[in-house]
Amino acid sequence: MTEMLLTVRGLRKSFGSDESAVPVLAELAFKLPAGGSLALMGRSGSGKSTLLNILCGLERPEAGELILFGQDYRRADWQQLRRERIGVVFQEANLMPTLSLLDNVRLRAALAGQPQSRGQHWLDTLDIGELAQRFPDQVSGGQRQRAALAMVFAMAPALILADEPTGSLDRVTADDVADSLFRLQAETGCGLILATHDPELASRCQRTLDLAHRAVDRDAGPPLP
Ligand SMILES: Nc1ncnc2c1ncn2[C@@H]1O[C@H](COP(=O)(O)OP(=O)(O)OP(=O)(O)O)[C@@H](O)[C@H]1O
Repeated sequence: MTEMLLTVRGLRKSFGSDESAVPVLAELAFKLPAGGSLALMGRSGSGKSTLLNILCGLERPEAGELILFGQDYRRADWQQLRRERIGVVFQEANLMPTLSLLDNVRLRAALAGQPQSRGQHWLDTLDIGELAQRFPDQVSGGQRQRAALAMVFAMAPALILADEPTGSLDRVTADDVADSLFRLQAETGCGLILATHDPELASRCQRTLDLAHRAVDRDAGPPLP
């Protein structure tokens, strides 16, 4: 039987309270097998980032089932999961500005209990090995995003959550960074959930979950009687 990294059923999330509550995610259901990849699509405000936040424990759903690595989310040690098993990649690389690229990767590996000695290997793998001693503000946006990927893969995660990981890059650089992400995901066998507006990027995932039709059109007001 295929091992499931993640099983979601009947997931609901609203913001606000009582009558002013605005539903963002409603009755969401999907599964992610080990090593699988899933693209989250949908127009702005459809809940892609909210879902990613729930999947790394930064938001709590108000109802539904979420089984991650075989464990109910209510019993999960989310800090430990984010440190050791769930790698998060944002649109803008989240690097420590006072550390070199190499030290950023080493620190991330150390926090995850992985060997720091592989830091240079991960920078080489992401084709930025020669920039190891530079600081984040001394490299380009694409190079910073490569460093962010090096950090994430250095922690040997079981699951990567990526929120518009190429959204701030030009097309050519975005394609290069995406190539690296998908190549390393396949090589390491981790799962990937990726939120994007880019159909080309989404098509590189095994499956797509379109949140658009689930989003509540808040301009439309309450349903007519
Ligand atoms: N903490 C919060 N409090 C109140 N409303 C929120 C909060 N976080 C998100 N929302 C609302 O929930 C909806 C979904 O937001 P979310 O950021 O998940 O959408 P998205 O699909 O990622 O959008 P985008 O593509 O623009 O990044 C939006 O209407 C947003 O305003």
